[in-house]
Amino acid sequence: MIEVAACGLFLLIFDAVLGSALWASLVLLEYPSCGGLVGMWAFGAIKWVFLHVFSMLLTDGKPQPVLRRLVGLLCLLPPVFESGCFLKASSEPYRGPSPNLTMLLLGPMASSLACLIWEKGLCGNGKMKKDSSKLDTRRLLMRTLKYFRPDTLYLIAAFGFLILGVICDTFIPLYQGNVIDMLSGKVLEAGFGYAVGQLVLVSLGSALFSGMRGGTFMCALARLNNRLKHLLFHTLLKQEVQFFDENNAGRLSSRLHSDVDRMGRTVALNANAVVRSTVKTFLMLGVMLRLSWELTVLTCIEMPLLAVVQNKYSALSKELKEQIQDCQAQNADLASQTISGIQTVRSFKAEKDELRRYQEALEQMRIAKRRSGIYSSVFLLLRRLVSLGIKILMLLQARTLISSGKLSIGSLLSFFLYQKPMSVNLKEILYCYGETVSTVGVISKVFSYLDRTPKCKEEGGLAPEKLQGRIVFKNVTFSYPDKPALKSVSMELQPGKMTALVGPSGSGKTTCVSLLKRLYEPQEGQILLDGEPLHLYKHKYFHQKVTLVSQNPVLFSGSLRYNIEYGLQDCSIEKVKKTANEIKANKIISDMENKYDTDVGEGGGRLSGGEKQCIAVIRALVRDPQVIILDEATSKLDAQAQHSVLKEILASGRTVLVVAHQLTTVQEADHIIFLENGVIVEEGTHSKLMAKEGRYYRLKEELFSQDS
Ligand SMILES: Nc1ncnc2c1ncn2[C@@H]1O[C@H](COP(=O)(O)OP(=O)(O)OP(=O)(O)O)[C@@H](O)[C@H]1O
Repeated sequence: MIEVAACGLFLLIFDAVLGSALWASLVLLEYPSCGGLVGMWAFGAIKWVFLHVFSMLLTDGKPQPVLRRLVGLLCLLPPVFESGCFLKASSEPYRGPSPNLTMLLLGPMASSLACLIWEKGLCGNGKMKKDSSKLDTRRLLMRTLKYFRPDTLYLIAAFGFLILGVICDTFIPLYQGNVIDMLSGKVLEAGFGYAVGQLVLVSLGSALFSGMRGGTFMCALARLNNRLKHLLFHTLLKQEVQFFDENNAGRLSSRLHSDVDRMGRTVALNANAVVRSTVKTFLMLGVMLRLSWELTVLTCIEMPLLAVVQNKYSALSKELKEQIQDCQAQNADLASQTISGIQTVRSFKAEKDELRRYQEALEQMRIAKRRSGIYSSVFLLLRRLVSLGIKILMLLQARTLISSGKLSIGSLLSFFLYQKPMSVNLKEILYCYGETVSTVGVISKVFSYLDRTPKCKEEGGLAPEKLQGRIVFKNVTFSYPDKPALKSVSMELQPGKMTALVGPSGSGKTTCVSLLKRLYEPQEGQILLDGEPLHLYKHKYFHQKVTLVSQNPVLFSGSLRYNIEYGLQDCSIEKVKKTANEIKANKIISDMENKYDTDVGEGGGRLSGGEKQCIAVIRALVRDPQVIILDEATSKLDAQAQHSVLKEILASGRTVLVVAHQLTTVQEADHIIFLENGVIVEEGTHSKLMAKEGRYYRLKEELFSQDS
């Protein structure tokens, strides 16, 4: 920063030297002028070459953009100023620039001021610039626009209507001025009816095309939102389970709904508004310049002033908007967690605590919104003050023009009719710019999810007709992001045998099951199914052949049948009934009011724990699995039902893995593996384990039963 300032200072000094040299030579050679306007522009061009080379020397060939801008302004401002003087002095002969100290200082001062406003006002502060470059705003916006490709026809139609509407809009004030001028003259002038007809025609055109533009844009936007949400949801569904551990459901749902909506809305509506306002601005500027260039210049002065104010506001509001968005996601998450866990909340009488937590989250959002409200009102005040100041100057200038006969009342009225929408257009462009910049954060977050490559291995192609179901864990080591869970675990699950994984809470049993179901990938070691690594099997085939029934199975709201057939395309009701018969669950289902069409409620809330477990076992068995994992899956069934389930499961030579806390609950198991702190500490048959160090295990079991 200091280096840039120093280089800028040297450039200003060099510019002053060049300017002084020019004036000194003119004085010495007794020339009254430097060759008029042409001379000024030529001197500007020569000065640019010198200053540019000088700036290259100062910065080792890489002058910063701000220095380039300064050089440009130093060379451009004096000839532009002289050109303005030439145009203004059209009635008197133009004498050309004359040497004086004011002129020598004015150029460098105005250039430095313009650079300063540009750097501090229009480009925002250093932090914002850094952010913007990091997020690469333009790249993100262009990428968002690319998603509109399938809606090209809609967009062409929308922009077509937009331009037609804008053209009609632009001519309304002009025709209004014409009509008023005619009214103030001869009322029954022959062209009066024609002028009124023109006014009516452009007004109708404006209304019709604006309506069609809005409708077509909304259609394109709805289609984009649909596509983006579908794509994002698809990408999210492909992510590994660890991703969902790290990103809570509330935040993901907020990205999927509000962020995608906001992203499409901002880009589409802002593109619409910017194009509309830009075309309108240029058309209006042309008409306004024709009416009065003095008043037009005053109108244009408002723009950079408003830009500076708007820019500061955008930088501040961007930060706040992100904060409010995070608060919203957090609030939604908190409320949905409390509502879905209302039974737990009630049983612990934690309503007050939950209310307090929610109140605290709401309070955070209120503070952020209050700050946003204060910024917005200060911004509005400044904007109004700037507009008011300019308006007063314009009225003074208009009085002079009318009294000198350069402007008619009708033209002044037309001008004012243009001036208001003109500044609205400029404000709209600035607002869209600010809004787009503040949405860049949201867009980049959505894209970061869209671009995320799941950390899962690619799907294999194995789907053998015959599967034995032999599972081998080979030195498997696994850690969660913040915690090691399994250390070099090796075990074998035999087909037709029931293996039990026993151990205290947190010993790593569920982790083994999750790895076997490929919800996570081991960091070291391998898990083999019939000698092949799990990831080599086809995804769908693998999950049909290796099924899991957990202690608290997840059911979706819908009928029993829907839950049992979940994810299967060709499952007949006969097969479902047969499976239910085999595990003796037909009585449970036939007792229900609508049998297989009974609605289980949200999360299976209308069923008892045992009923849910029964449905989950049927759901697993209709898939004809070869490996079945029961993670305390029958803990809520009565002894007889448990026996029927185990008998059926073992009958067809399947590999069965049972997870339990206590040795006493896995007496039927052929092989027991005892896990502790993620390490296998003992294995063998039930009787062997009970006999071996019996006292040790009995003591442990007493401890576990107290835990559970
Ligand atoms: N998603 C997770 N993120 C981080 N750590 C986890 C996660 N799931 C489990 N852990 C940790 O990993 C270790 C093993 O957990 P695991 O659920 O496998 O134990 P477990 O034997 O099944 O316990 P329980 O019998 O209580 O179900 C524990 O210390 C647990 O805190």
